Formats: sequence, structure tokens, C-alpha cells
Amino acid sequence: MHATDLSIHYGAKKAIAGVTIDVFEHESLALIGPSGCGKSTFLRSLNRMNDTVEGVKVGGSVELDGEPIYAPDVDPVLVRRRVGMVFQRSTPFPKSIFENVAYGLRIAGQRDSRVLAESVERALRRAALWDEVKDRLSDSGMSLSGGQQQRLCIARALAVEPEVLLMDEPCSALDPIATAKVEDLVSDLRRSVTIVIVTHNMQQAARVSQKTGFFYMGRLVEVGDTSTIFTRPRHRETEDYITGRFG
Ligand SMILES: Nc1ncnc2c1ncn2[C@@H]1O[C@H](COP(=O)(O)OP(=O)(O)OP(=O)(O)O)[C@@H](O)[C@H]1O
Repeated sequence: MHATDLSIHYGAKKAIAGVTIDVFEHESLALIGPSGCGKSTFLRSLNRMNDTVEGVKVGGSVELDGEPIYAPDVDPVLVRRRVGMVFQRSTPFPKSIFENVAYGLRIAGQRDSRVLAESVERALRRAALWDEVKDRLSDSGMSLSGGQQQRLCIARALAVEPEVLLMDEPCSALDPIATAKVEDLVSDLRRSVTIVIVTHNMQQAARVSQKTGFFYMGRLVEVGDTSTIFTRPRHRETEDYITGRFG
């Protein structure tokens, strides 16, 4: 994906401006920066999730496989199928584990029960949850632990085979063990799906990403190889943030 000179306003308030960035296939990109700097706003712009916010204005462009996703003839529902999303708080539906994962496939019109079963199994395997739930697929998604629920939401997002997966602080409500499982998953998944992950946790960014972008006050200050950003940042603001001087 590629964003060019992207700006987003909520009413009169500018949330991000002048953001130009490449998101490379088969890599994960971590977005870091202090609270309110525009990370989530930027993330949500990549699958037009901001469209649902009243009074939002988007300038500049975002391309997916060279196609502008904000062009007037583009259906945002199709964009969201290609660019999936996982949120901070896991949000299983009050349905069975199976139906939680099958949900997007059913919406997309899949009716074949064999195809559904295969797709659900594949998504649960990719989300490293299959072994824990394969004997209880008809139990409620809400009966799972917090970490399992988050992996269920990841499986639900993966079931429709998106090209890109956006993750907005996916571990912030999880304990360290559940967090480690999701981090391992992100490290594995990026081989088959491009990942953009917002995190407050710099160790997490260092562990799971190949590229890191630092946002500050609505601007992308710098983006580069994760190892470089954390050892030799080019900008003073980045250095101050990663060394804990603010934020
Ligand atoms: N729906 C909204 N309506 C109005 N202003 C908003 C909305 N969402 C975000 N903002 C504002 O836009 C700016 C960027 O917010 P955003 O949530 O993108 O930052 P963030 O870096 O993700 O912060 P955090 O780490 O705290 O989640 C903030 O000033 C915020 O108050």
C-alpha cells in the first residue's frame, strides 16, 4: 500500500497531515508515537474505517495495488475485505466460535458448508487457535479467554483472506503470556499477509516489525528499518521518544 500526502480532519481539527509512506508486502510496519499523535487515525485511513466518523475529511491519496481506495467509484466494503482490521478490545460476536470466524464469508455470500468449514479451519490454524478450539467449535466465542478471543478476532479477519491486516494496539488488554502468543502470531503471519500494527509498546514494535514509523503531532516524523529507528534515528524527536524522554 502507499499513502501520498495524506491529511485527515475531524471537522475543523487536523488529526494528520502530509503523511507519505509505503507499506511493503510481507513485512509488518509498526506505528509508534505519543498518545493523540494520529496513529489510529492513519491506520483507519488505510481501509476507510474513518468514513464512518461524522465530519471526517480526507485529503491526499491511498493506493492498494496501485488503485486509489478513495476514488468515487470504490466500494469501501470491498476495501475492508481486502484490508482487514483487529481492534484493541477483542470483540467476538455472541455466536459460536465457528460462526464468529465464518461471519465475513457468509456476508460475502459463501453458502457451501464444506467450503465454510475448510475456510474456518484454515483461519483458526493461521491464528494459532485451532488446537485449542477444534473440539468446541459450537461453544460461544465469549467463553474463550481474553487472549483466545483476540486470536478469534484475528481468525475472523483472516477468514476472508485479506491482503493487509491492520492491528490497533491488539495486545493492550492482554496479559504477558497472551501478548507473547499474539506477537509470535504477528511475526509468522507477515509472511502471508502484510501487517500494519499500532503499538504503545516499543519493545513490541522492535520484536514484531521490519519497519517502524514514528508519528508526532499528526506528522510522520520518520519511517525506516525497525533496527535503524531504534538505534540510529535521524530525528531528535524520534530519539527523545524512543529513549523515554516524553510520551
Ligand atoms: N472521532 C474523532 N472525532 C474527533 N477527533 C478525533 C476523533 N478521533 C481522533 N480524534 C483526534 O485526532 C487526534 C489523533 O487521534 P488518534 O486517535 O489518531 O491518535 P493516536 O496516536 O492513535 O492516539 P492513542 O495512542 O491515544 O490512541 C487526537 O487529537 C484525537 O483527539
